[in-house]
Amino acid sequence: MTEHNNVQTLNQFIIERQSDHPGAKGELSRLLHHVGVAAKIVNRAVNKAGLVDILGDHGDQNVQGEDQQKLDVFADTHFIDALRASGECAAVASEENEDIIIFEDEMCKNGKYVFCMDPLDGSSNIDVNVSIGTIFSIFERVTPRGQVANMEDFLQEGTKQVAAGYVIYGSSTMLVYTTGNGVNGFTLDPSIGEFCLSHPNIKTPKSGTIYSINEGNYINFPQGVKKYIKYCQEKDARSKRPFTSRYIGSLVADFHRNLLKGGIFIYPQTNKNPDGKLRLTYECNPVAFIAEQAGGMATNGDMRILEIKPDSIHQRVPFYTGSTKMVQKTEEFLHFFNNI
Ligand SMILES: O=P(O)(O)OC[C@H]1O[C@](O)(COP(=O)(O)O)[C@@H](O)[C@@H]1O
Ligand SMILES: [Mg+2]
Ligand SMILES: [Mg+2]
Repeated sequence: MTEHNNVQTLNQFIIERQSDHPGAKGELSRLLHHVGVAAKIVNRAVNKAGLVDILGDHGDQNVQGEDQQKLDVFADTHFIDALRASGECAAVASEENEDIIIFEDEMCKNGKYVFCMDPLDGSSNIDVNVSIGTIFSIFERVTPRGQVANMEDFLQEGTKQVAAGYVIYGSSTMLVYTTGNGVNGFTLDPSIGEFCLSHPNIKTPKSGTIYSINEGNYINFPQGVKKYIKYCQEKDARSKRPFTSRYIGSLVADFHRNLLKGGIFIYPQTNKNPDGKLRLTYECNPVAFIAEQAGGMATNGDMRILEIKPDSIHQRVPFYTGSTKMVQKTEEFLHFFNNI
């Protein structure tokens, strides 16, 4: 196995790319650096999860009515601590907290950014050693620096994101992010404890042969989605169908696979969840920013996810994302069957 000596670490890359943003003073760089620090702390716990008391229920429920896992709370706590320590973040919205967490100390009150996060994505897979992740989205605040941040700072369209990304705790641990100039992936090298550039300038294929959806909810799906699944399963050599069904049940892992190989991830509205299951501000917006920056697409079946103006930090939306031609085909089916 050859090790690459001229690897670029995340910190080197962040500083080098600072020049992409005229007038940058390093605030976003410091914030991204602290995201990397928190990801390493969570990664260390995930890697030895069975050996430390971090598996299983935490005993409380979050605002979504879901049983919080110990690792949900561990990740939430450590990301919040790292964001506060950065001094660049004025407040945080998290899946694990009903309200926004406002940092009151002077340094953070003067912070330029706010942070939305799903500290631990794929919670149903934590105890069974299947890939899980962290998802994040960063906005420049709209309230004046020096004042305490408020909800207004978080209810911005996804098009206003200054950075977004995810960490995948899988067979290797990767951090994938964008600041609006393409998508880059970094793999954690445990021997040096650094994220190193391994996937520069990720581009997703315009079309693919993988579809990812929880077919266990099939009877509750809109007609258009049911028809699209049938379309994926029909034989047609010209369009390489039947496609392959792959579903891990962790958004980060399902999206990451399809991003690299080409494919579509769908979590539609269902009779049970008329607005879908996934949350706009800390799951769909950041993933959508990555998808678009990699040449893919992300919609609610009708409009760009990034153009939806959130009305609450825990708002749910139907989610269709991945290779452009596959998302467009799904929208055709949804419109044809008037599901939109
Ligand atoms: O079990 P289901 O209904 O298919 O839902 C799986 C989806 O729910 C999620 O687990 C929700 O995220 P959290 O684990 O962060 O709550 C996604 O990662 C995943 O895509
Ligand atoms: Mg999630
Ligand atoms: Mg979560």
